[in-house]
Amino acid sequence: MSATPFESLEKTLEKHIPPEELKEVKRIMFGKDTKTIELPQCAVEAAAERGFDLQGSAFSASVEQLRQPRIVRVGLIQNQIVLPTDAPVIEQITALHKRVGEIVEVAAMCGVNIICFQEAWTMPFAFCTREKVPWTEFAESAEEGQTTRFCQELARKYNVVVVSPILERDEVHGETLWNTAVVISNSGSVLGKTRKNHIPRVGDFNESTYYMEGNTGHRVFQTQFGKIAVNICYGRHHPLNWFMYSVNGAEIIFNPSATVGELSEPMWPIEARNAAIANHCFTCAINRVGMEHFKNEFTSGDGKKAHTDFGHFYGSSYVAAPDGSRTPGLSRTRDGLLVAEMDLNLTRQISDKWSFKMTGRYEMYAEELAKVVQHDFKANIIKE
Ligand SMILES: NC(=O)NCCC(=O)O
Repeated sequence: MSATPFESLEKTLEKHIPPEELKEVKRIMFGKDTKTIELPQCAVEAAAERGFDLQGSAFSASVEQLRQPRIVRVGLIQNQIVLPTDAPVIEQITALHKRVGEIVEVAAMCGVNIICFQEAWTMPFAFCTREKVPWTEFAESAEEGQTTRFCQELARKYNVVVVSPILERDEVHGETLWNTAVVISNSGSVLGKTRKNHIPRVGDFNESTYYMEGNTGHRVFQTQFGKIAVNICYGRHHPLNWFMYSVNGAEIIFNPSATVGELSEPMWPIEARNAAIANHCFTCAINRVGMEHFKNEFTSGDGKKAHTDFGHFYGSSYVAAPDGSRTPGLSRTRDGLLVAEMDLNLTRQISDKWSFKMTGRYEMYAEELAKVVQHDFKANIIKE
């Protein structure tokens, strides 16, 4: 890393490209411009005082004759861990509750309806270590754990739907651990939970040591503000995963993540955005920020020297729309709240324009895939 941290791609483009060319560069790279939304002064001041970035963008949609606009504001929170990774477990959890709680308060000032936190937000991303202790102690009940109770209070207090991705301990099924997002309705009740379907086995992401592949399928949650789904982190590399949430009717798919620069940063701006385009829905990609250091060295069988950190979590959270436009990303280095306003009517408008679902030929793929998964499948290659 250079002495001046590389804050974001957008800031660098703005600094170096002349304004008339910048417009074209942005149009081609980011799609139709999003509007900056004016956020209340009290929110701007609170964010500055509390040391996090606050950004607001709005997507545009056409006015329809027969339907009223369905305007929703979503909030994406990215943050560093607060305490060192060897602080007592309960202190780490409480400190993160406090930090995220103060950001949620600002989101409420900005009129956010649905808020989503980063993957495993109550803990350091310790899955690189392969050590069980104390990390499994961060796992909690999705229905009754202290984090869910904390989120229920936030939901009731601010009339906001909360998407809370945690490490789940499932006592009913032999203490199985899962990587789970709990969805809490704005009424404060737990609407349900959805589990990470695909587990990384790449670099230091040794997550299969800790929890199992999710068994909740591709459920979608009908909230007062729209139909939402959660595709957790590594699931964003799987186009069929996004697709199935969308087939079940998701209008907004959240992608709470934890990923590092060296591994995935060039893929990050493409994957969630492409999913929004391909599935006629909004997608919200959230990544944590900062470096997390662990007491003991670890290796991951990839030839790298033993090390005590994961590398740099690069933040850059953003929202993408079905028309291919996207918001500017949050910073690569700082805590932040991204507020994005969208009219959910845009999903049908773009579907009517591009018709990817209508032209999808799913029966053809269903038939072919049914053959592909057979153990005696033979690839359809014609040879001379
Ligand atoms: N948390 C997680 O699944 N990370 C995997 C790495 C990546 O998908 O970029």
